[in-house]
Amino acid sequence: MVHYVELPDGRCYPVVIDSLETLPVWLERVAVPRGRCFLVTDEHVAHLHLESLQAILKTAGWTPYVLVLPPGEPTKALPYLERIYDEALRWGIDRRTPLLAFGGGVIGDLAGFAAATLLRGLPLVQLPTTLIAQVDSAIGGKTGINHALGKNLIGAFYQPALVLADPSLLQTLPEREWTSGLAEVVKHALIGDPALFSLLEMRWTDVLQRNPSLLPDLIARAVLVKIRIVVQDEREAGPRAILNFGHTFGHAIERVAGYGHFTHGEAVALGMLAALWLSHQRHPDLPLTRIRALLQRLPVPPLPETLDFKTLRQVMQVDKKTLAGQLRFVLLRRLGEAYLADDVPEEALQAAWQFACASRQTAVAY
Ligand SMILES: NC(=O)c1ccc[n+]([C@@H]2O[C@H](COP(=O)([O-])OP(=O)(O)OC[C@H]3O[C@@H](n4cnc5c(N)ncnc54)[C@H](O)[C@@H]3O)[C@@H](O)[C@H]2O)c1
Ligand SMILES: O=C(O)C(=O)C[C@@H](O)[C@H](O)[C@H](O)COP(=O)(O)O
Ligand SMILES: [Zn+2]
Repeated sequence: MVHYVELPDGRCYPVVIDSLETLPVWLERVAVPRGRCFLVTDEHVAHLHLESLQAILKTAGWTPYVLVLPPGEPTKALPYLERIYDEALRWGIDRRTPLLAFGGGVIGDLAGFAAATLLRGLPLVQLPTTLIAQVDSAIGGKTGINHALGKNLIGAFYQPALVLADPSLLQTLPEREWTSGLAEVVKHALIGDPALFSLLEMRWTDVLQRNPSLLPDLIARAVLVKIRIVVQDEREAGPRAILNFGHTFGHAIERVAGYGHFTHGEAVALGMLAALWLSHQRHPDLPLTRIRALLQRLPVPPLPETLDFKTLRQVMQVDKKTLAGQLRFVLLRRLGEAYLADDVPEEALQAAWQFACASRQTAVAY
């Protein structure tokens, strides 16, 4: 299955949902010159899947240089970006050397930013291995690293030449990473695909069990929401911001709890509960109970004591959507339709947070 990201200025790249075995064919098609390539991955992915990828590449006449980084959110940081720069430059990349990002959103965002900046731009190939990366982070060109003050504060928009998502790789994901990825799938359903929302409700058991017959379609539907939004507004001048549903709270939660305490998806799941409450205040017809019920199926670990509303509110202020000091929130008008609001009353925020915390405590175990 292939979908194309067609940007208005004519740039275009495929998002392929297929086996990693097809990689060499796709590299030829997108005219990435065969020869040497620079491959960045993390220890977990390397342990499970690097041998197969290297074999595929070598058989097709590629010579990969492999850099394996530690796993997890703390790797999305300046020291590891420097590490990529050092190794790539010492090894002797040139402007035609493709950089292959083989991993989850951490590797994709970090290596993507390295590709954007090394020699002012290397061909970037995203080989996403987590659900989050396959449906969200590998597509659309947001690359970057975290800063002590907040998530993704340093980065660039840089589109890949190719995204190849192999659903079979997701079978080795730990349970927690799987449900974390489902948070962004639910987000895509809420902001842009009510039929996907119904599918998630109806086939939740299959979804949790990663039923291989369901995965390609599930991934494709979520991918299509992302592509549809990104092509309208590559650099988030406006409509793209709706992909940030749940992220104003979510990013602050990740930062305050300490990067890595919550997964990105867990923090976004909590953030979506808060944003749901804010949305329902304005749009009482929104099916709050129904949406909350699906969000409650996403497990979130206990909240640490440091996560008090006052600190969270301070950190939210550095959100990239903030304009002239004014926080902006993505709200739902109805199931499948979201918009950016800049007039959410300050006093509503604490109540929204309380709603999120209370919803988590009454979450349904599965
Ligand atoms: N650029 C974007 O548009 C965008 C969108 C969404 C999220 N993000 C970013 O993505 C990051 C979260 O991504 P993530 O959840 O993929 O995190 P991650 O990259 O840390 O991966 C999660 C864990 O799964 C492991 N893993 C990866 N693939 C595996 C596999 N196939 N089998 C077993 N284990 C595997 C990793 O080693 C890691 O331990 C955050 O930094 C978030 O900000 C970016
Ligand atoms: O692609 C986008 O645009 C998104 O907002 C997708 C988000 O899921 C993702 O977490 C993104 O990294 C957030 O970007 P940021 O600009 O808010 O840091
Ligand atoms: Zn996200």
